[in-house]
Amino acid sequence: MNKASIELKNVEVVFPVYNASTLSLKNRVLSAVTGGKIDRAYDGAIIVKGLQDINIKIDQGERIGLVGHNGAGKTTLLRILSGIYQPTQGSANINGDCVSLINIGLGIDPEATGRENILLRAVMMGMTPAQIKKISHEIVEFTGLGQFIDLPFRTYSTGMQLRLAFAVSTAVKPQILIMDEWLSTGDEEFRERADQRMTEVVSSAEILILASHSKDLLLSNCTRLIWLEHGKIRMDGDPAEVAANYFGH
Ligand SMILES: Nc1ncnc2c1ncn2[C@@H]1O[C@H](COP(=O)(O)OP(=O)(O)OP(=O)(O)O)[C@@H](O)[C@H]1O
Repeated sequence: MNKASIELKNVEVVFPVYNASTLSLKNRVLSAVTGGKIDRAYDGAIIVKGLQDINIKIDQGERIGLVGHNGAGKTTLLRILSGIYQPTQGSANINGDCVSLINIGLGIDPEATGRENILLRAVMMGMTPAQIKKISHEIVEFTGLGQFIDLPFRTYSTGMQLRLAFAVSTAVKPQILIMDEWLSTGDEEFRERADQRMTEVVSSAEILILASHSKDLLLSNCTRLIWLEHGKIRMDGDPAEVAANYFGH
């Protein structure tokens, strides 16, 4: 298996915004703390630059924390890294299998049973039938849902739904792991097991990308911090140094 690595070169992501053509852009000074850069395209349409001039090289073993105010571009960057978005300019080279724990409930079919949802998700994650067979029993056990596993997902309580989504999403140990916030779900009994499982998945990943607003979480998990501001990299380097500048203490 090849080593995991990521290289983004001059990445830009632009969102066209429809029905906003009356917006006055006379004053282009960015006074707001939040958001990407609002601009006009060549044809006069309004666009939001979610990311601009992003150059990042990430090697095996790195644990990257992403910080930035609301709208700074963290989610957009995580989506580029997970292959959900393609850059509108520049290139994104992502080597290694990648699992994103953003929106773990996405893709779950409420009409299907818990067991069927496990299969659906496993297929979506690109697993082979042999791999699915191997891990599905373990996932069922981990959820602790008992006979509910064969009832439709829509009949589950919120906590039960989270148990299922969490168990499925963390069942594989990817080379590249992408997360926003630390997943911690369920009641006390489940949370303990969930935390242990998260620690295992995180420590076995060759590359971790974690977007968070929690200084403690970032400092205890990351070897490098990237600070995004208005869609650009403001600072990239030592966690303590970047955190001191971003959090201001
Ligand atoms: N689908 C979209 N259409 C238009 N603009 C978008 C879209 N998605 C993101 N943006 C814009 O891109 C910029 C970056 O958004 P993004 O969601 O990446 O920020 P973020 O750092 O994750 O913010 P938060 O901390 O609030 O989640 C924002 O200005 C946002 O308005």
